[in-house]
Amino acid sequence: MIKVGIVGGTGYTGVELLRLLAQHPDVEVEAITSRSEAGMGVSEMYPNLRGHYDGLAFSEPDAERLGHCDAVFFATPHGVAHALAGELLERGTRVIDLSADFRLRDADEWANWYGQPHGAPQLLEEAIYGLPEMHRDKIRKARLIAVPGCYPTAVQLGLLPLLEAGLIDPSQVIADCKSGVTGAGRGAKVPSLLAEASESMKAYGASGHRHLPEIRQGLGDAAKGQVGLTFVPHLTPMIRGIHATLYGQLTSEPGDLQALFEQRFADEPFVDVMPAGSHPETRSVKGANVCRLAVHRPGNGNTVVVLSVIDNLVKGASGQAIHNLNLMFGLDENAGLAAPALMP
Ligand SMILES: NC(=O)C1=CN([C@@H]2O[C@H](COP(=O)(O)OP(=O)(O)OC[C@H]3O[C@@H](n4cnc5c(N)ncnc54)[C@H](OP(=O)(O)O)[C@@H]3O)[C@@H](O)[C@H]2O)C=CC1
Ligand SMILES: CC(=O)N[C@@H](CCC(=O)OP(=O)(O)O)C(=O)O
Repeated sequence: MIKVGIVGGTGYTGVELLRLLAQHPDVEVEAITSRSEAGMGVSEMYPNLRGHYDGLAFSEPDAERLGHCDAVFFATPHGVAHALAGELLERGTRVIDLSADFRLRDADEWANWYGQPHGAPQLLEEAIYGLPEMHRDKIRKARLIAVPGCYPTAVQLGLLPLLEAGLIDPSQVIADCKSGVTGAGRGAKVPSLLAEASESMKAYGASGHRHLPEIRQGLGDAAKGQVGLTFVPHLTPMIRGIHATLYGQLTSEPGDLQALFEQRFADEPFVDVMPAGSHPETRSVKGANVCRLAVHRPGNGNTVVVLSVIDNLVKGASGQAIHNLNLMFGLDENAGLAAPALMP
């Protein structure tokens, strides 16, 4: 059994790791941290886990204890993994970070967007961006994984086939994205209150969101050049889910776009290209580690529209983190991740 630790076990991505790992045949959760709930039993806080983790309790983050694990997930706010990852790697523990701490290759750019100095620039060179559909081989050999953000996962998967094939103008890409409120984490915040978030919808970060440089970096790798991206996120009254509507301008006659998408993801266990003409729904991925895509070319014109949906807590965070773990330890890629979505 592979022994794992989770730092930040009381948050939404932490509990989602626990839910998914409960069905993982090769993994055992050895340690789980929370500073505010140290001492409390996991299933006392999360009754859905009763019977799965009896005897496991939250404890203070402790590098010594975490260092006995084969891998540690960080499901913590930005900056926490900076402080602990180096020590864990020295102890031989692999690190899978769900926060943005190691996602941007440039420490100065990270500092500009996250409003604090980068706490571990010396680790950036070895950090691998954990989008398996782009970096599977590097992930297999990695010691330190930066799990992509939720919006960046939905946007990159939808645009990769077009940019890799050079079919759209890289200077004019638009990503219009909607997220459920769990994207903002479990901490109490006024915009997440029922009376604020329900029966209403709003854009935010329109003039610059911290996922912009991350998405631009990934799309730039796919396009092998700079990408001009307009990214506007919205908060929508749902609990889980991201819906990305992506627009690109065709530069030449593209051939069969449906076939392009189907071929690009033919061997990908967690990307589902839907039949031509489809409109994927966020509820069709709820609780599942899958991205569903549909490609459209309205009126056979110059604009291609891609629809991309994920569950922000699964393919957008904890499921993708476990997919990375499976690759790093040579396990079946599907282990712990095979369950279909919850409908309705
Ligand atoms: N929610 C989502 O949809 C997604 C989230 N992410 C990223 O994953 C990370 C976790 O997100 P989420 O689960 O939503 O966050 P939450 O706010 O819900 O939970 C954060 C967790 O981190 C712990 N924590 C907070 N500060 C520290 C600290 N200084 N040291 C150790 N532990 C700390 C908290 O417990 P305690 O304070 O008790 O120690 C809590 O368990 C974030 O970086 C987020 O941006 C990524 C993709 C999607
Ligand atoms: C709805 C909402 O607030 N979403 C968050 C993004 C989700 C998230 O946690 O971001 P990471 O994937 O980078 O960790 C936001 O816009 O900041």
